[in-house]
Amino acid sequence: MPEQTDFVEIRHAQKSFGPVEVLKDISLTVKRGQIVGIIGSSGSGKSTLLRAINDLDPLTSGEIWLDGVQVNKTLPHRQYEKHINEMRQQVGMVFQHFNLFPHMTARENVTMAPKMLKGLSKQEADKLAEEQLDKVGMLERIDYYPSQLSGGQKQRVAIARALAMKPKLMLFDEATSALDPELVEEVNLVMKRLAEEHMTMIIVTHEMDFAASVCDRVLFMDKGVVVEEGPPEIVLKTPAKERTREFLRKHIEGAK
Ligand SMILES: Nc1ncnc2c1ncn2[C@@H]1O[C@H](COP(=O)(O)OP(=O)(O)OP(=O)(O)O)[C@@H](O)[C@H]1O
Repeated sequence: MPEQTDFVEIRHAQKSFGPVEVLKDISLTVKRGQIVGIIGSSGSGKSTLLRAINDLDPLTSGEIWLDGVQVNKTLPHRQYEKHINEMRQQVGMVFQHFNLFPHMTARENVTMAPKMLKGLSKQEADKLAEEQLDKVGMLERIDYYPSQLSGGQKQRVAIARALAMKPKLMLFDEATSALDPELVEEVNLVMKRLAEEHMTMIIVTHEMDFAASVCDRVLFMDKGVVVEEGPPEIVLKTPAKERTREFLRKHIEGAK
């Protein structure tokens, strides 16, 4: 097992969109190699929290740290751009709707960032694309365009694209929600394999069984608050409504 150090730290994250507070004082640490699942009702703030980690949705207040460096630093514009590009290169993100470039083949989707941002030669980038697409079982379709791929295949290419930057952390935002049920498993298998390789991952998902099978810890979110956090076998066994009720009861008692 890799050394267990605090690797991602979210300190008192608070986020408002106008008058609406969508994240309310969330703190969380993820150790290197840990897999944390985030589960919660629609609109509870899961995506916003995930996007805050690489400052795509900047927090209103609070701090995000990755491997000992503060991500959401206040810096003069140019310095911030340089800093955030460096930070984002260390974080792979996979979205619900794949976000592949439609006019590029799988190979080109995977090689674009390593060529542009890391200066890899065509030969080096091609080798990398072959490795990463092989890892997700997509080598045979390396020269296919996204329109020629199924949803599950597109998502596997999207994962290969994120992995090609050799990230320290992978964020998955409902990576299987847009897929037909029969295509979910092939993407889950890729994520399970990454888990076996001890990739640090934060996974927003609606799939309780999947979370239970891969996550070391699960957070249950409701209305911008982490209602419960712990091992999946504990967090996932209580029905959502009961958890929310229990949380509110504790808060009301605490306020008395
Ligand atoms: N850019 C934005 N501007 C205004 N409000 C926003 C914005 N992004 C998100 N919100 C609001 O913030 C709240 C939390 O949204 P978020 O997408 O984080 O929830 P979620 O838990 O990921 O939901 P879902 O499971 O439906 O994806 C919602 O009420 C949403 O409408």
